Amino acid sequence: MLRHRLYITRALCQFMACKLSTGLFRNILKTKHPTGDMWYTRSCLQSILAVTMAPRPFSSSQPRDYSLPNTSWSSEMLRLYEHYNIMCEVETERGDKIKGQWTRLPSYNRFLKYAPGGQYLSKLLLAKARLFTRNIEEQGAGFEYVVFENKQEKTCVCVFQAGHLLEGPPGHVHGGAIATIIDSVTGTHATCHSGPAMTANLTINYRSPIPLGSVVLVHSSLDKIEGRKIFISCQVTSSDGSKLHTEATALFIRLFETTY
Ligand SMILES: CCCCCCCCCCCCCCCC(=O)SCCNC(=O)CCNC(=O)[C@H](O)C(C)(C)COP(=O)(O)OP(=O)(O)OC[C@H]1O[C@@H](n2cnc3c(N)ncnc32)[C@H](O)[C@@H]1OP(=O)(O)O
Repeated sequence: MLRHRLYITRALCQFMACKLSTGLFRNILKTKHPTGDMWYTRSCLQSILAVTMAPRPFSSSQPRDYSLPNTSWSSEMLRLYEHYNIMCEVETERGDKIKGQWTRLPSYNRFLKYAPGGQYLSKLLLAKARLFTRNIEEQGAGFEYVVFENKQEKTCVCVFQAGHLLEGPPGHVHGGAIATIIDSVTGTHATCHSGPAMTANLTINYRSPIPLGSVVLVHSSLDKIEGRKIFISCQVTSSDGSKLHTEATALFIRLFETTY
């Protein structure tokens, strides 16, 4: 209840701040900017507000992190998790622990719904909504995955174990489930890099079927950014990298003007 009140207060603050940016501060800003260009000063302020007040997609204050190992994870899943997790922290010569090149991303915390146009979802929807990939209660039955990001290399890697509810062709993963994990990983990558973004285009080539229950790697690479457009390519391979299962390209459109 208190949490909901906080969300509403935050939304009201955001609304008031936007109003202030276009009203109360109008004259001050106009005189301060050398060109006196009202549109410019207004969009600057709105960009600052977007960065400071837009919902942060990842938060440590969430109730449960679905990206941590659970009893359904196979030994291969745990091995790959450890492989990347160990690179999230490195030891210096003096024995201090410092942040490594990789970061484990906790599962997405939808603490505030934000849709293009600034419309918040109703309370009813807010209470019931769950991220599609995290909506199966039984551990191991659906999408078990963890995403690691390497900011320097502009890549993400997802370790994905496909559960029995994702069956398509007998004994293999459904193409829609593969598309879902690709969209989720590339979408997470785009969001981490540039802030909230939505999929505009997703093109997939299925090269070889993924056995149900197996563990695969989903590699996401940020190819280029043009304005609000974020181009990402993706490959799904076997856990040892020897077999290519799926290839994809994705286009995401950033919802806000500025980057994080
Ligand atoms: C909601 C936030 C959550 C944040 C927290 C995230 C947490 C992280 C974990 C979640 C991970 C899951 C990730 C799932 C991600 C989805 O599944 S999103 C759901 C599926 N996608 C949709 O429903 C999107 C529907 N489409 C739309 O809403 C709008 O078309 C869009 C994509 C927002 C773009 O609309 P717009 O902002 O009006 O942009 P517009 O001016 O039309 O186009 C901008 C540029 O993009 C180009 N463009 C637009 N569409 C296309 C296209 N299809 N093909 C080629 N070019 C295009 C335009 O030509 C234009 O190019 P330039 O002229 O600038 O060169």
